[in-house]
Parts: sequence; C-alpha cells; structure tokens
Amino acid sequence: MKIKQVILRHLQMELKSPFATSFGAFTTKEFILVEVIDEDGVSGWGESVAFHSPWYNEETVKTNWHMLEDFLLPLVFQTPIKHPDELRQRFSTIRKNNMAKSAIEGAVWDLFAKKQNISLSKALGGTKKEIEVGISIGIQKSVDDLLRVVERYVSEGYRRIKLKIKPGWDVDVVREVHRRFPNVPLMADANSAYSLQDIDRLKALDEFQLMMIEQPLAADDIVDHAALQSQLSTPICLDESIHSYEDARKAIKLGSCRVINIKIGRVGGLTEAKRIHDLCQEHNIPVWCGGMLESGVGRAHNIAITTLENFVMPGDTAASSYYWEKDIIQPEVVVHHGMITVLDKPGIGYEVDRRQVDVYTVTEKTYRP
Ligand SMILES: O=C(O)CCC(=O)c1ccccc1C(=O)O
Ligand SMILES: [Mg+2]
Repeated sequence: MKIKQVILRHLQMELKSPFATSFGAFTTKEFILVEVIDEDGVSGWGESVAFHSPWYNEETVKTNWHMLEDFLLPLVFQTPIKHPDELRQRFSTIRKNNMAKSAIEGAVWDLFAKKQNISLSKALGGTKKEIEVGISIGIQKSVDDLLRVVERYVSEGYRRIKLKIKPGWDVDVVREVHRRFPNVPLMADANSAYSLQDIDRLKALDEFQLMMIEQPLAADDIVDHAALQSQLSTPICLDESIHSYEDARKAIKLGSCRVINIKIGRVGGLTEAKRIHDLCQEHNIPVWCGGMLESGVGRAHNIAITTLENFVMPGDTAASSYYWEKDIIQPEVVVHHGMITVLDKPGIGYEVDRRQVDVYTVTEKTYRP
C-alpha cells in the first residue's frame, strides 16, 4: 500500500446525555478522525480516542494532532506498507503517544482489509459472527436516577451493567443496584479513584459478587493492585495501567489483575491489542473490549477486535444510539438482546457518512508525502 494522502479532521459531537466518571464529566466529545487514501483512491478510516482534556491519560486532541502531523504521518509516507503490523516497528522510535499511533494504524488496517476484500474482523483473525455487549453507566445525580437508567438497559438486553464508582458513590450504590437486579451481571469501574488506604471500602464490595472491579487504584500502578488483588475475592480488571504487551506481561506475572480491559487506542493499535489478547489467552486471563465514547468509526474497530476468541466477556461497545442523536456511519451500530451482528463486508464494514462527518467537523487538513 502506498499512502498518497491523509486527511485529519477535528470533530465535535454532542453526547445525548452527559457521561460522568470519577475523573470528570463529558457533555461534548471531541476527537480526530483519520482518513488514509492510497494510490487507487481507496480510503481507510481510524479514530483517535484521546479526549480534549488529559483526564483519562496524558494525551489530548491537540497532542495527537501534533504527533500525527510532525512525527507519525512522515513515517507512514516514508515507504510503502505491505502489512499494517509493520507500523508498530516503524513507530517504535516514538515513545508512548499510543492513541495518536492507534488512530493512523487503525486507518491503515481498514485500508488493508478493504484491499484484500475481507472484513477487518477476518484480517485480524477474528472468528465470531456476533459479539456480546454490556453497557457502562456514568455516575448519576441520585440512586433513584441510576436505578431507572439500569432498568432501561437491562430491559434492552445488555449482557452486563458496569457502574462507575468513586468514594462516596460506591458500596451503598452498588448494594441498591444489586438488591434490585440480583440476577444481572454487574461490575464497577473506579477509574483510579482509590488508594490502598481504602482497602476496607474496596473489600466491602466483595459482598456483591461483582464480575470484576475495574482500575480501583492509580493509573500507573501494577504493584499496589497486586497487593489489593491478594486481599479481594472480586477479580480486579486493569484498564488505565495497561499500555502495552509488556505491561500486560508484568501485571499477569505480579498477579495485579485477573481480567484485562483491552482498549485499542490505549495500547497503540490493533496489532498490539491482538498481541495482548494472545498473551492473555495463553495465561487464561479473560479479556473484553473497553470503550472511549467512540463515534461509529472507533466503534467498528472495537467490534472487529472483539471477534477474537479470548474476548470472552461482554465489552462496552453499546449501540450508537446510546451516545449520539446521529452517528457518522451507515448503518449505525445496533444491539439486539445484548448482541451485535458482525457485518461481513470489506474493512470496518460500515460506510462513513461524509455528509454527517462534515456537519461535525470543526477543522480539517490534508497531508501528502
Ligand atoms: O461506553 C463507553 O464507550 C465506555 C465508557 C467508559 O467506561 C469510559 C468512558 C470514558 C473514559 C473512560 C472509560 C472507562 O472505561 O474507563
Ligand atoms: Mg475503565
């Protein structure tokens, strides 16, 4: 593949309702959409999951634009690409900035699959024809509000409910949801809101037989998590702490978690995500695909990676309509009885709705070799 043109677009999309976590609340989603175009005029699409502020990790829309423009695109233009796996090596001279790398790598994967006339799922070695999904529910104004929201998505058939927690919105809240929905698979995500000093509070969650507790401790930690896991019966799932295959290897070795949430952007792309998937499979660590409030393009990438065998737990890839009045893909992502049917079409399998992209685009810039 010879990449002849790359278009970066900065998009802004209003969320249907604000999404609150322990680190802050979102009302608007800003992100970079990447389009790569080859010598035959075929387009591949990728999405950066970096947010506009560095709350979840250190990357932002602006740092991603800078990394893409000044470092990553020149490397992509340098020589033809035979297989998208090559980009991991090509980008290795640049430290971190995983979400920027992933955005362009994902676009090249989509292009690659389209050139082979196969789905992205197939190009990655995925086998599932449909995937199970759960839903992540943000912190609400009151427990009553939360119960109403949970009720709605349980009745829509989502396969598990994830509750965002933080100190002051945790044990009592989980108790109420567990009491009202005793048979619904539940989990909690703390987004690093606790420290080992809160161990009693975290142990109190053991009572509810949660599927897992996600990222209770610091975003850069795997040592304290190991100490915590040895005292908890609830499995710990790491999200923020895992940036690479090497991080996953070390966390497994230390016993820092029993589950890993794989986010393609956080680990630097589909190639690395697949490596982590394979490593976890060898070690009997179940994985699932996390979400970053993606538009349809990122959502399609998440669906494709989830078709790999060891994605055995429902992910956070909810329907487009959970987030957006109107998504940027056709058809939109729909969920029936908690399942998404994987489209057997070339690449990401969804058409990008260019008219809708234009509606949400704040700025765009075209780059050539
Ligand atoms: O629905 C989604 O896309 C995932 C929602 C979610 O939990 C989340 C949203 C924004 C930032 C971090 C996280 C997370 O998984 O920690
Ligand atoms: Mg998380």
